[in-house]
Amino acid sequence: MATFNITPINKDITAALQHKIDNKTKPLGALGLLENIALQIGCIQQTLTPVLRQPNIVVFAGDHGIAKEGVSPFPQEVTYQMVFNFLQGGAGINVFTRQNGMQIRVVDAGVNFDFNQHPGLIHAKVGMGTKSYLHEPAMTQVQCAEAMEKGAAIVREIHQEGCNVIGFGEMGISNTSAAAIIMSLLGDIPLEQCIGRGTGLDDEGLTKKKAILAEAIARHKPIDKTPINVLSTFGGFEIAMMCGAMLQAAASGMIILVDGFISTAALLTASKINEHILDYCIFTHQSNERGHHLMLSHLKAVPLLHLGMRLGEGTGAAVAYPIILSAVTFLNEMASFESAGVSNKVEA
Ligand SMILES: Cc1cc2ncn([C@H]3O[C@H](COP(=O)(O)O)[C@@H](O)[C@H]3O)c2cc1C
Ligand SMILES: O=C(O)c1cccnc1
Repeated sequence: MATFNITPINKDITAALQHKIDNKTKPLGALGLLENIALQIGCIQQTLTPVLRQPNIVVFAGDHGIAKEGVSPFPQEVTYQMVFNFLQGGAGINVFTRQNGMQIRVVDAGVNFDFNQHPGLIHAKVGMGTKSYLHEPAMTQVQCAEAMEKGAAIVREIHQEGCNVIGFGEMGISNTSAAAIIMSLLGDIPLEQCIGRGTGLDDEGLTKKKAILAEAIARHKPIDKTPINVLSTFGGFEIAMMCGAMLQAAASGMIILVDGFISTAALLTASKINEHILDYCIFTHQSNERGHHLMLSHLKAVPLLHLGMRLGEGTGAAVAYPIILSAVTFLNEMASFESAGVSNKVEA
């Protein structure tokens, strides 16, 4: 497997950044989480004047063999149909990236459909969907490594074009199931607490999903809980590709915008491969999918937004982007007490 050389962030610049933030014309701490983000981005870029360049969202699409067991209310075909929707510019993620001046890339990581060449589609197919992990591993470890390497290569190219802030989204019917199992095994969290309604299962559907996923885990016992084994046994091509892409983004010193439940499961896997990736991550929102808040707590992550969203595709990351831009902009443009001639004396 490719190794990802991620430099832990040098925190020497923290004091100077904090001083700059504290000297802005505002009470101490009055910009709340925006201040934390400004500090983090300043540290990532090792500068008091950070810049966000060419923000990108990459949407990885892949199909899951487990879909035929009935763990999602939607059929597998929705994955490829949504890929066409992305390419036509009509999906949620298209709307928010357009609104916020972000570039979107769509990747066929392993959809069960043969796409023709399309200028908006990156062809990186590892297979026609994964196998059903109720019966056999979702993919081989060779396929898993291939998916991760392809994800890394896509990010290397985007980085070379000048992008330094990148969010990751996904599309894959039934992928909340893969994400739940990954969360349980790598986060050491009881499976029951990791499983949610996904695209909208009713009570009966949820009970069935829980039974199937418990059976799938039992089928593979004893489980070697190394990240690559968990990823290849239960993951999806889009999740593995996102994991490699995230590791490469950190290795390239980019800011990573983490989206919802599935995106966080990919990041959790990446963090078990190299924990330093967490220095580069901004957790853009807390999804309404059951378990996301627990996965975020496991990662000691503080999400920016709580909008009750549960869509995926990178939509949380795209919606949060203007807030991240606000953090960088106040750091660069807001007057200091000295420059504005405002008194910084707090009355006793
Ligand atoms: C029309 C439609 C658009 C979507 N966009 C993202 N997802 C989201 O829902 C899927 C996961 O939920 P589950 O595990 O329940 O299948 C993923 O494709 C995810 O990206 C969508 C789902 C649907 C139906
Ligand atoms: O939080 C997410 O990313 C999510 C939740 C439900 C369905 N699809 C995606």
